[in-house]
Amino acid sequence: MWPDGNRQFCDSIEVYSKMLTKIDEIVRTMVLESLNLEKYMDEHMELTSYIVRVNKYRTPEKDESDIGLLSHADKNLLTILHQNEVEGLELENKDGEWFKVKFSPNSFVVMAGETFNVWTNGRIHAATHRVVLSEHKDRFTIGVFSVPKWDTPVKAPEEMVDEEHPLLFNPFRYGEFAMFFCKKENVNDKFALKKYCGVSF
Ligand SMILES: O=C(O)CCC(=O)C(=O)O
Ligand SMILES: [Fe+2]
Repeated sequence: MWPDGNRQFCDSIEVYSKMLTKIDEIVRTMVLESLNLEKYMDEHMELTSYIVRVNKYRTPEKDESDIGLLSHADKNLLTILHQNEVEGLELENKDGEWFKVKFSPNSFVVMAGETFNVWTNGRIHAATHRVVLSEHKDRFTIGVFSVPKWDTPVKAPEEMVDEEHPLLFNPFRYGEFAMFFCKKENVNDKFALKKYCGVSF
């Protein structure tokens, strides 16, 4: 940091490249290794592209709602988030209660999206989350999102399906799903991929 007043900044290029490296490492160690699916790492990398997004949540005006982002689950594979010191992210637990996520400094938060739920045949949960601005300060986050390539079919590996775990989702293409999800009647759906390609029993 330069000694020039109270300015604080982070070198975003460095953060981006760390996050991009991390996201694949996280897939390998936290998901594939824990499910004995290491042999799918190359296939996973083939399937994946990335989006980097910087979000600014400005301080709400008096009388303005403190909701920065409505409750949703991400649709993609995996999301990692890094924030400035201003908290705001909340997660919903199984009982429908919301709790604040505490980011420790220099840490990332990792969340699975609906596509990871489909790919693991329901084993990895896609967390519902939202942003509530309670600190009366501007909040900044950087998100790196791993997203399936538009035309590559997403299909649970055969190891994820057996008598005890019947196939929950039909294979789908993310590009076609994105067109479905953009429609007014689907955009607020809590679990849009279930509606789109869920197997009905
Ligand atoms: O900025 C955050 O803390 C959350 C962002 C988010 O959930 C999203 O971009 O999908
Ligand atoms: Fe999100």
